[in-house]
Amino acid sequence: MLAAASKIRTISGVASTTSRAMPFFLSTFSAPTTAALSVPSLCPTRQNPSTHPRRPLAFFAAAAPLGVLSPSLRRSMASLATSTAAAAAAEVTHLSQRDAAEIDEQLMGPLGFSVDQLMELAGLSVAAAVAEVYKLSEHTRVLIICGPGNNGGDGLVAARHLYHFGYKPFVCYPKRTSRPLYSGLVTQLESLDIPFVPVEDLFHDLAGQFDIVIDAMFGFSFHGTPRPPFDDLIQMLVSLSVTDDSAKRPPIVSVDIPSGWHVEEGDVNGGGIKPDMLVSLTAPKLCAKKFTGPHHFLGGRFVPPPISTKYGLELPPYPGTSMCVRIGKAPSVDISSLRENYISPELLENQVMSDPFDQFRRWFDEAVTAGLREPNAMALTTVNKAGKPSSRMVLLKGVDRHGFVWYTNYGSQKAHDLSENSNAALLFYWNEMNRQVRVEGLVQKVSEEESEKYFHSRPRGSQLGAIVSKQSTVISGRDVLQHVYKELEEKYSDGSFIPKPDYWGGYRLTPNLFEFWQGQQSRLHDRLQYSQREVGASTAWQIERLAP
Ligand SMILES: NC(=O)C1=CN([C@@H]2O[C@H](COP(=O)(O)OP(=O)(O)OC[C@H]3O[C@@H](n4cnc5c(N)ncnc54)[C@H](O)[C@@H]3O)[C@@H](O)[C@H]2O)[C@@H](O)CC1
Ligand SMILES: [K+]
Repeated sequence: MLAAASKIRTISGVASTTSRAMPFFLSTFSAPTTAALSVPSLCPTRQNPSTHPRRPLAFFAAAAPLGVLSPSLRRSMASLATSTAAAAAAEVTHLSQRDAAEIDEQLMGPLGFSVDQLMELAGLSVAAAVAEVYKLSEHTRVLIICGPGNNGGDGLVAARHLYHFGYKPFVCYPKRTSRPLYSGLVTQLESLDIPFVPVEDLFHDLAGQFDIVIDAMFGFSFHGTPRPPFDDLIQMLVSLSVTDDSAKRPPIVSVDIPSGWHVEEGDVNGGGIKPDMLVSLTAPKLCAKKFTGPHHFLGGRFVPPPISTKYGLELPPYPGTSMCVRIGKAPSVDISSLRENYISPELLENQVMSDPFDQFRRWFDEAVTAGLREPNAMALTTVNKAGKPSSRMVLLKGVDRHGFVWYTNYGSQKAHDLSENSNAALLFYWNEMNRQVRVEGLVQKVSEEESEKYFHSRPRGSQLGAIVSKQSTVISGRDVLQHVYKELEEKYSDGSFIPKPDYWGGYRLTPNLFEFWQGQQSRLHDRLQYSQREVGASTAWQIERLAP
């Protein structure tokens, strides 16, 4: 048993502040606001796991002022990170009970951690993992059953974070200790008006009262058989998992160890809790090998190299700024069942700007402020003279009342299509905000002068890249590009002027149609279309609502 009481307590902040630079210039409009947001991300990014994450997705903090929830960001980004992690985590180290306790002692001894620091990070990981799997829109009421030791402390911390994420936590904490760490955690929960539920109240309609049950009763210091009242509480969770239809009962999430399981052998007699989700902390314990539920996560992103080296820890890397990472395969998904129930502010005719460029700019600014990754990414669809369409993503590099500008290789397929048919369509999809903008119009090349100016504003590496790539032509391998790139790098190593190749430049789409789409509940989406109409000698924009 670990002497938690003797350890020093200092709560460490875990928020990180990040600012994003404006991704492109807008020629007429002023530069959009730079988002400077701080929240430890729940949402894994597409970045390679690194201790220096490049692009945090600080969506929660940013979305609130816009009144837009992010039901899909966590899921979509999570699934990407999930597959990366699943591949990376083929072999994960599992700790014995003794090693787990020893690591705990080293962290809080020579490695300088305090118990409340580790508990804060552990509890945050649990809350982050729960939020990643169980969406707030479907799971609101969370019961956290806390035991007498640090596992229970993790539960108290998780309750607080879940409250701040928007969940409604209830805590059952039957064996309180008077130690300041724990009484402080209780006071924090009381200040949030989080109800403490007596054990007796739980034996009546547990499934009807809660949407998630978190088992934070015992962790790696558990021995023997559970004593009251935890014996009954564990039995209650056992009955919950075996007797009820899984679709109708709250999922059970175990913190570090399914309570009552042998820390190394697992559910020895087969009559223990069968959690739907396990959040292993620091590293999975041996019993986690016996976990068969659909969601296994790792949390506790604080393991320093001396521990990893000493114990030869093989652990999946944490994606981006995430506090948790999935271990093993994600459960398979029925694609036809994937659907979001969008919750958005209404998009009404009398609220939108009369000019679609202004409306675009308003939404674009909001996408930037919300910290979306590459809000200037747009799908460009071109059509050749035979009527064959093709689409690809490009980056918007400027927009004003003359149109939407992007740059490319004039030998590419899109350029070929555009030379035959100047009609094209752009599509912006800001998934996290349930928004889409369609823009259609005619395309022409920007002036050489404009292309020159933009070309020389790019980093030198991108300038060389534009010269190297004869876009859309078949090449024998990647080395072809690397070889030419290297040659050019040497040629221009003195920092001299890199001339823009003739075959590289910009296009401008001048819109004749815009459509602003805002996803709404029950598929009753808002669609406002702006089309051009003749008014005397000039044209004006007419706004019409389209059926979703
Ligand atoms: N690196 C780490 O080691 C970290 C550990 N953390 C958490 O700390 C846990 C370990 O905490 P502790 O060592 O405090 O131990 P536990 O929380 O596993 O349990 C210890 C408590 O349970 C009681 N207990 C043990 N067996 C019992 C039984 N049969 N019936 C009734 N009561 C019993 C003990 O008297 C003690 O009060 C981990 O599993 C994890 O959840 C995290 O807070 C932070 C990081
Ligand atoms: K537990």
